[in-house]
Amino acid sequence: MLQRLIYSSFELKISRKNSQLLFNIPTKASLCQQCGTRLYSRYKAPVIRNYYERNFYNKYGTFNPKIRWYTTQVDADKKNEHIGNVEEKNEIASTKKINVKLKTSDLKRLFSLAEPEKWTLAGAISFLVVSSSVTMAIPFSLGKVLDIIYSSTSDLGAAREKLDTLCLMLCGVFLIGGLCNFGRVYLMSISGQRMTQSLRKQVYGAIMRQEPAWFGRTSTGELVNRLSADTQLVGRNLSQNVSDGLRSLFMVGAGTGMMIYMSPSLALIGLCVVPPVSMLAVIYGRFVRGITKQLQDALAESSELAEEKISNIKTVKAFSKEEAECKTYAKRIENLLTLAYKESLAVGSFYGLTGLAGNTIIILVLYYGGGMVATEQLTVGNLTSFLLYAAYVGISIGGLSTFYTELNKGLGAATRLWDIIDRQPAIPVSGGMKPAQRPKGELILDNVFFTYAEAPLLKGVNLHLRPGRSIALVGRSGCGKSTIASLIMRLYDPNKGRVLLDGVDIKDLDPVWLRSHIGFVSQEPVLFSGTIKENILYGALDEDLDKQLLNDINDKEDLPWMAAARTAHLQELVHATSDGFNRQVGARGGQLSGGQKQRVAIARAIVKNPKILILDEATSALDAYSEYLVDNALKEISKDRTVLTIAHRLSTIQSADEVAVMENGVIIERGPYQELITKPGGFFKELMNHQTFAKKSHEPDVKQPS
Ligand SMILES: Nc1ncnc2c1ncn2[C@@H]1O[C@H](COP(=O)(O)OP(=O)(O)OP(=O)(O)O)[C@@H](O)[C@H]1O
Repeated sequence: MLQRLIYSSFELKISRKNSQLLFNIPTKASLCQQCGTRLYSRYKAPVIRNYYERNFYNKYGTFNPKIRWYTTQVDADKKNEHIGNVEEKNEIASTKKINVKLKTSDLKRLFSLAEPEKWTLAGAISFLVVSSSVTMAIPFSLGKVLDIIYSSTSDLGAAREKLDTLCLMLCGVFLIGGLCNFGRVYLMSISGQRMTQSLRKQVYGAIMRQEPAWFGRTSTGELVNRLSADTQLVGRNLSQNVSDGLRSLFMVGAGTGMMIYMSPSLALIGLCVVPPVSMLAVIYGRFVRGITKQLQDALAESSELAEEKISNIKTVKAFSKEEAECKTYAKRIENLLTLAYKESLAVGSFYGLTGLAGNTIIILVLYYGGGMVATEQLTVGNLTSFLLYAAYVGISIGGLSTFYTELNKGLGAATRLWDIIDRQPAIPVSGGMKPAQRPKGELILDNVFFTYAEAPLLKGVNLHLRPGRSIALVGRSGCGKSTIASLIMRLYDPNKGRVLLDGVDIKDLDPVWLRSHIGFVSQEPVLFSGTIKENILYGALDEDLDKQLLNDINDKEDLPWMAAARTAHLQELVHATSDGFNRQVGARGGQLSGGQKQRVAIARAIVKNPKILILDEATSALDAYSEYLVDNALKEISKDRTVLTIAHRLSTIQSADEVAVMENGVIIERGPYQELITKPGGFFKELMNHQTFAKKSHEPDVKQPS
């Protein structure tokens, strides 16, 4: 039903402005403020509710352009406005649909994860058979002991002897059972850990392969949750749960067999409880599977919130939002609690009912069995053994239902992981042409169109970057300058048009090869925790990395990474502490200043000696000395390379060979600075008059045409 709802629903595109209005729409049915269509947030459908809550949350956080509202009644005329990107919608439908039926193909795939561990698991299962057999021998032996005691009142000595032999044998058997139990648990546990580990590697690899646009649609918190909690759940399921399940299965089988062997008629009474309990277990298992998926979703959303706020704690504190954040978090986990209540109710009811069924059986067996002992159809020892077997079978049926429930949980988690593992990235990680020569560095953007979410951003950009020349890209904030940089690096593909490197469409080139010839310094460079040296070497090509690390031992001075550090004017930073290049930069480079981070990022960008440089200039003002150092570094690295600078500083704009001006998704003017600034009625001239460009104290004011 839920699936039908998703597919029959339509996606409403909401502009940034409209979304603000819609955030405040509270519950079940509301009118779209754009066209008056009735919208259903469908509180009963968890998929829809997730989106509703995510939207609501976004009111406080960053804007997510992929907001979806679902509606079941759409005015035919306005239908087109409501149908979004079909591919995206299908992706959401497949990842979020809740399928509560156990599919054989899913089960097969789940168990195929255990394939590499088959020998360890086989060992564990052998131990399991021995230890379970020993356990199942207990009721029988107890019955025998009782019968010896009851039947040998005349010959106490012989009875004593029999008892001694039996107990001695049992001691040996129990010792073996104990050892086997240890072996079973140990082997299952280590293979579970190994399966979790290998699953984590697979999922992490799949996450790394995805294109940046996918990360815009998937929250980091959710991914971290998949990587940590879901993988563990699946690993545990395939080891511990399977082991416990097999043990229960074995005990149900052996116990039932023994019950029938001791008294078939009494066994019939005892086993009448199995069919209803099994049915109950199936229904309960399905319910738990559905609720587990919802719980995992809710957990992922709360992790997303926590992750974002904890990692930006300075901003939270700067606005004194600690209390507010606690409240938002508490609200977010409320949903978690509601689901947990539902689960607890189901668990309580299930175990209450199965317990009651078990107790009823014991009473029935006692009642009928007692009668049979009185009429000497059954010995006291046999009745005792029978009762114990019945109890074991009861407990093991409980164990089987726990196994089924856990299996459902594991399968729920596994399907989420498969969604990630199976996803083919829209932009491949590698593959394609790898020209033998270094590129000349000629870049052409040929009639490029690009859209992030709904409104088109680039509407036919034409730009020519000549080899060895620099171009400064200017335009209003948010006009799409950084997006052009992303398209050149093939982080996104244009919706229409081509990006050519030396005349070849970059879609035909191997992305690894392409990026190995592009150096990029972003507006707010991100460093990773580790040393300065490690951060610089992060930019080195894999094949050079080994050489550089190897050389490091022999010849310290001649290394490309040290040359890159010198060019980026890092000496002052390196000599400031005794750690030198081994100075730690802290998480995200938090222990360095803005200018220092930028210079490390510059060194990282040039260590591979790229032919093309893309410099997304920082808008934040650096102090005069840092700016001087960064400027010098940039001038030095720009020599003999094709340089695209997303320019915010007057000095950069003036020193570039050419200036390209963007407006309304196209390049509207281009030419040398002097030509553009003196062009009567020119957009660039207008822009320079109205926009405040950061300029150094010693720089002249923008020249006004006479
Ligand atoms: N990943 C994304 N998903 C959706 N929209 C995005 C994404 N990145 C950027 N945008 C939007 O695209 C537009 C262009 O962004 P871009 O960063 O290219 O602008 P810019 O010209 O470089 O801006 P600035 O000069 O302020 O850095 C902005 O409106 C921005 O909100």
